[in-house]
Amino acid sequence: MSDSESASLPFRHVAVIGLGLLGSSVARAARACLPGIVITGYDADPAVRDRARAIGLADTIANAAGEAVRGADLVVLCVPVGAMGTAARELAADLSLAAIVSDVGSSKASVAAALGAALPGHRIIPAHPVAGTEQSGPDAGFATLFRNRWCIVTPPADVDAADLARLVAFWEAFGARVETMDAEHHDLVLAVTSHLPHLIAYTIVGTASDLERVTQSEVIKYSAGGFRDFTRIAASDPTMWRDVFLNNRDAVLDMLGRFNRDLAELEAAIRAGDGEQLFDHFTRTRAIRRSIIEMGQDDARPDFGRADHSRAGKETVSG
Ligand SMILES: NC(=O)c1ccc[n+]([C@@H]2O[C@H](COP(=O)([O-])OP(=O)(O)OC[C@H]3O[C@@H](n4cnc5c(N)ncnc54)[C@H](O)[C@@H]3O)[C@@H](O)[C@H]2O)c1
Ligand SMILES: O=C(O)C(=O)C[C@]1(C(=O)O)C=C[C@@H](O)C=C1
Repeated sequence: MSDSESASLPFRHVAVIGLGLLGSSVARAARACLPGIVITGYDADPAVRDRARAIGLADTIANAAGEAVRGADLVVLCVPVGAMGTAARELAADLSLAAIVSDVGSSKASVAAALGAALPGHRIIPAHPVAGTEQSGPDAGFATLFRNRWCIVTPPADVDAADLARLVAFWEAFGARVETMDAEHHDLVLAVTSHLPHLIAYTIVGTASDLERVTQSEVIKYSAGGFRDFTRIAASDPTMWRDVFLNNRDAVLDMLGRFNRDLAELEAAIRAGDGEQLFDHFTRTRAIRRSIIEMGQDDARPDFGRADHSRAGKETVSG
């Protein structure tokens, strides 16, 4: 690494803890977009560590969390939100006070509390890249996952401005657009944009497969269009989503209450034959979909940008 290359890196050594979909994507993006950065990794599952070594995910895959974070100036926890506290406690003794500790968890208030309790006195800046797929594990990640996606950073009120700028630069190097907000607001917004949709998908796919008058083979055979989209979401990792619902309980219950009221209104409109109400509602939701597309928030899919993985982020770095 030349002196000028290393001077432009926001961090010199990133330790990735948890090497599933998100952790392996962070490691791959760091390699593609921040050439010269040292990448170490650790996963609690020995089979994942073996696989990470086999596919060369990082410069070193350690056998203990402490070993992975020694010398790191950025630690990114990529474990399920319910495991953040345990993962942080495991590495606490080996973590430099100068290192920034961040994460990618899908909920933020409980993660901030867990990390704060496990790592008192450390520089903790939670974050959430709003990018993913229904896949999990080290083979599922890809370097372009974060490109053109939002990364929401939820810094504590007393965050050091230079620390925050370095973390923002890290995510921007991957092609992400970064927004900051407080953790509680993040949790409310994501409850409606991500957590509730997953709950609905888990419900509808379960309901369809439980129907007594429709056989399992009919559900599979005729799963066209809408239902097929729900099955993709409902295939998401059970551990991850159990933890999201337990850790963002209040915001999810708030949004679920509103959803149930809106669903009851649509049910009443169908019962009453009120076509005008149904038409107006569907016209409004169609406009929302169109504005999402116009904002460039296209679907994240495993094959999204896959064709040019090797170039991932290089355009971003220079552009
Ligand atoms: N999957 C998505 O679409 C998505 C998107 C954005 C954020 N997230 C968040 O990213 C995090 C990781 O999700 P994922 O999809 O990569 O899950 P994943 O199941 O693919 O990977 C999680 C990994 O964490 C490891 N792990 C669990 N406890 C650990 C511990 N104490 N120490 C070290 N490793 C441990 C597991 O062995 C597993 O390999 C979660 O917090 C999730 O909420 C997920
Ligand atoms: O596209 C998908 O499969 C996702 O569910 C990704 C998704 C989302 O809801 O948008 C899931 C959880 C996250 O924390 C961030 C992204």
